[in-house]
Amino acid sequence: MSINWLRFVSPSLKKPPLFHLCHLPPPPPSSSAVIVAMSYDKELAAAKKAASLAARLCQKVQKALLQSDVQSKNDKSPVTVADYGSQALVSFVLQQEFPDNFSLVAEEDSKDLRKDGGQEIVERITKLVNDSLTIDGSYNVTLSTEDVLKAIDNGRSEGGSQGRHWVLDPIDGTKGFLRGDQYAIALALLDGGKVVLGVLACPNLPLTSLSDAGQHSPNNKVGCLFFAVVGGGTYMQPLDGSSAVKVQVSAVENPEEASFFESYEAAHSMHDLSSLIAQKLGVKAPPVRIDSQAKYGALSRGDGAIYLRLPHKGYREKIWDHAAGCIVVSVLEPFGKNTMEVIVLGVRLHFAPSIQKMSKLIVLH
Ligand SMILES: Nc1ncnc2c1ncn2[C@@H]1O[C@H](COP(=O)(O)OS(=O)(=O)O)[C@@H](OP(=O)(O)O)[C@H]1O
Ligand SMILES: [Mg+2]
Ligand SMILES: [Mg+2]
Ligand SMILES: [Mg+2]
Repeated sequence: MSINWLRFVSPSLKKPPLFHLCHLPPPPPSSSAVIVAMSYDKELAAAKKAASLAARLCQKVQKALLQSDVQSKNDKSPVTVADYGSQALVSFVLQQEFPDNFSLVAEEDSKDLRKDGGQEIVERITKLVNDSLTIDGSYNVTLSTEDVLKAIDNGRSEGGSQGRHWVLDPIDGTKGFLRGDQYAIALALLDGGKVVLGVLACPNLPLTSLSDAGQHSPNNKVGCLFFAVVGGGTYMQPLDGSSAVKVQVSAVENPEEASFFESYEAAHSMHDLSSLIAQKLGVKAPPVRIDSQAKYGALSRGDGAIYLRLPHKGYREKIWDHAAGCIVVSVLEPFGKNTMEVIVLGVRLHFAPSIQKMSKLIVLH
């Protein structure tokens, strides 16, 4: 593996952060790559189906968002009927597909929904989920409100380094979702503590590069589904189901020509510090601020070359905020030394050993 180190010293920081600017790991031998990729075919098909269905549910809600659809969680962060509906739907689909081996670590739970006054919102979520299942037509069921609450709570697994565990963020970037901007349905599979598969549905991400002129024109279609399996490369297809293409990271080698992504929300990443880092690197372009793991998708297809994430002191990153995105940017092909890959993530991940292993991509403060 070829790793370039850059120690960036900011006079304003007591402890200088250490950054890895790294090239991607070398490819596994091609024979094992085929075997590994093939063994997750059923899981990949199920994950793509679940994430696409959830994306459709979210799009419907985003188009007609009611004030009553939005709640506030204990930590004051927002949650909507679409977050719950997406989680119930993905959980239901995965449980149907893998009844004997189902474990899900997901962001939401039904605690607030079960409180007094929650019934109406649960009914709205249940209708959204049933409508989505009816349109899909694969499962001949109508879920009750209790079934939906249980499906949401099936995401309470603790995960771990043994066996298989799905990891779900039903809407990553809920604040972006509420603004009408970017968000993602992020689903990954851990096997033996490693992320082996990831799917990112990004309903508002343009199909063509964010750097293309005129990307906001009404003719530019949106809705991308990124997916990656260990050893198999990363692909993107339109959410409407047309065929997939293999994606490649940016070929830019000179940081002066690179552009970088960061969180839209200043509360989620230190914009001042990333601006300083960009300056040190010589990056000329202004930051591209977009919500959610759509940043990883955009990075995987070369819309930009750097992702800077520098959480404020004390914030503990969650596995569902990175698992799917991480694999989407780490199994890209080709892995050749000319493939520019500069990822600077300001994250400390405390959850899964697999993610810790990805610390090749991680910045330590
Ligand atoms: N303080 C703080 N620091 C860092 N990260 C935080 C913080 N608070 C929240 N979050 C998590 O950020 C998730 C949203 O992802 P992004 O930061 O990439 O997007 S955004 O631009 O901020 O919308 C968001 O995910 P969702 O809750 O799924 O939307 C949060 O898990
Ligand atoms: Mg999230
Ligand atoms: Mg979320
Ligand atoms: Mg949230």
